[in-house]
Amino acid sequence: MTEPLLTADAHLRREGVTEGAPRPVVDVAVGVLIGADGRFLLASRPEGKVYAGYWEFPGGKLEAGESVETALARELHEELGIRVDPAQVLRWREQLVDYPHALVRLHFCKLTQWQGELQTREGQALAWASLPVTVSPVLPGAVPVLRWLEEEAALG
Ligand SMILES: Nc1nc2c([nH]c(=O)n2[C@H]2C[C@H](O)[C@@H](COP(=O)(O)OP(=O)(O)OP(=O)(O)O)O2)c(=O)[nH]1
Repeated sequence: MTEPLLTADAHLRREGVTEGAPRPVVDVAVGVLIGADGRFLLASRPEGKVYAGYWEFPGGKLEAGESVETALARELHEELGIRVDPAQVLRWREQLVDYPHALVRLHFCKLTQWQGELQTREGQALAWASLPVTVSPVLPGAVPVLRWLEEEAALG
């Protein structure tokens, strides 16, 4: 099944990109960490990254040869200092997002178990959030997750 395509910031001109040229897809593993009280973890993107200061779910790009699960465990350790067993990573949804800087395929995973205390190893801010979220701005590619969480909450 082809995942839906979300076009972010379509009004921005893509510098140096020829319209119609095929773009490589960058795979990204993203963790929706859900605490015992049902809140979920959001992190602000650190300085120096595209969309710095925007709120997102923690995660990052897959490295060569990695699965989504192992990439997510590595990223969560690098960013937050927690240990995650790849076997506890539950694949949830996929979303393609067409940004001016890259075409990314987001592999959203749910996680309810991890070891260790959260640390902010990359200078990012963290927030345990519930719906509706009060932090802003939210990264365009993270917005659909809020809708999916809302839909799930409505189903009970
Ligand atoms: N982590 C994360 N990335 C997201 C989300 N939504 C979304 O569109 N993205 C996009 C933004 C980036 O284009 C890409 C993630 O790339 P990144 O630059 O944060 O990844 P990374 O940590 O591996 O970065 P680096 O090592 O290259 O600095 O995915 C989200 O909720 N969480």
